[in-house]
Order: sequence, then C-alpha cells, then structure tokens
Amino acid sequence: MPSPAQTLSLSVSHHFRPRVNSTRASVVMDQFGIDFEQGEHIIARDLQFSVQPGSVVLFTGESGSGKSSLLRSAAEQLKAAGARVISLADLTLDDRCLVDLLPGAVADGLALLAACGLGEAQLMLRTPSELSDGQRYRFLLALAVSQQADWIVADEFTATLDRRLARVIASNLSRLANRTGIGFLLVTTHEDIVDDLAADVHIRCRLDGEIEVTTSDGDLKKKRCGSPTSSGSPPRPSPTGRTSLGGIIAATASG
Ligand SMILES: Nc1ncnc2c1ncn2[C@@H]1O[C@H](COP(=O)(O)OP(=O)(O)OP(=O)(O)O)[C@@H](O)[C@H]1O
Repeated sequence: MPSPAQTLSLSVSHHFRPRVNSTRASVVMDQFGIDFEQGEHIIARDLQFSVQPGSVVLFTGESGSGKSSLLRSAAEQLKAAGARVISLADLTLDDRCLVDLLPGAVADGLALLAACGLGEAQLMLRTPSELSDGQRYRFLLALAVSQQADWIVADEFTATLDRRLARVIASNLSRLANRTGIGFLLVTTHEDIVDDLAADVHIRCRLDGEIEVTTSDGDLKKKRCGSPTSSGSPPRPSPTGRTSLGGIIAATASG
C-alpha cells in the first residue's frame, strides 16, 4: 500500500547527443559545438512537492517546456513507491458497448460515464470506435477511474474537448478525486481549466527554465531549475570543420 503522503523530487534531463548516430547528425553536432560527451538539456533539478491520495497535480506550460517529461518522472516515482498507476495512453479499448466495458454495477458505470460527460443513453450504447476523439478521451478517463488505480496519468488533458466541456470535465474530475481518493497527474497547455480543476499542486513550466509550483494553500514557489529550452541548443561556437562518427573523423563543408 502506498503511504498516505509523500514528497516527490523530480530531476529530469535529456542528452543533446543523438540516440542514433548518422553523418548528418554529426555535422549538426559540429556546427553547434555538441560533442559526444556533453550537452544536457535540464528540465528540472530536485523539483519537490508533496502529494497524497486524491491529490490533483497539474502540469502546464508552453509546448516543449518539459511538462510530459516531468509527468513521466512523477509517475515513475509513484510506481516505484508501490502505487498502482494507470496511464490513459496505455489503455486498450475492446469493441463492446461503453456500459459493457466498465466493470462493476451498471448504476456505478452510468454515474461514472455521466461524470465524464458521457451521460446520454445513445453514447453509452456505442462502442469506442463509434465515438468522436473527444468522447473517446472522456471514456478513457472513465475506464481508468473504474480500474481502481491509486493514480491516473493523463497527458493532453482536455486537449480534444471544446473549452466549455473541458471546464465541466475538469470540475467533475476534481470532485471525483476528492470522493474516490484517486490521485491525478495531468498535463495540458490550456490554462482555462485551472480554476475549475482547483489542483492541489500546479506546476507551471516555462521555456526559460523557470518552474513555478503553486499549492492549494496559496503557497507559490519559483525555481530556476531547468536550462532554457527555447532553442534547445548550447551557445553556438565556431565549427571545427571536423565531424566524429563512431570514432571516424572526417572533414566537413564547414571546415
Ligand atoms: N526522450 C527524450 N530524449 C531527448 N529529449 C527529449 C526526450 N523527451 C523530450 N525531450 C525534449 O525535452 C523537451 C521537453 O519535452 P516534453 O515532451 O517534456 O515537453 P512538453 O512541455 O510536454 O511539450 P508538448 O506540450 O509539446 O507535448 C523538448 O525539448 C523535447 O525535445
């Protein structure tokens, strides 16, 4: 059983160097002064916040600011501590009616579908492949809640929904978390759901590397723990005109 409250400490970075070497990758590395040993893009160093059962943690920020990287790191830490963590991205959907896909009593299933904005009878009788993208996303949310997880992980939260519905779902999810004790780790670029979601922890990532952590007690902490991500590149040096590829050194056009 996971302990009632825990502090997560996230340290996330990605290497600049390519996962797959190629001559062209080697030329780019030379042009931007990245060698095979160095070049690290730091998303966060020791970013700390506390969570407990039923906490809603929201990561927002611009595209590329590191939200998903932090989400994955938080989910891994919770898993490592023994929590049952379900990611919407890992759920598979059979071709059966929505009401048949939800375990437990029919009445519970109907209530859950309604909370996720799928309360109309004709929708409950459809299969996942007959739903719109936004309806399918909402069903994934309902399915995840029905599977008795400690934590549910949802990237691109409400991205496929019109913004009015997005706010309704955010508010319902907040109530669900309170009622069930299921925690949520959510990522979105949309800030319009912030008030309705009333997250316990709101982590705002910025492309300049600053991360803001706001907790529900109104506490705001700002930390510059990442490296700027706007260009994703270290300062540009003069190219050497030499490229290294798996130990082979060759002259390039820049030389
Ligand atoms: N596995 C990886 N290896 C190297 N770099 C990565 C990896 N995953 C992400 N990055 C880089 O880290 C930065 C943050 O990526 P991330 O996916 O966390 O951002 P995001 O804020 O979720 O973006 P978006 O809103 O576009 O999904 C980006 O510059 C991305 O290129």
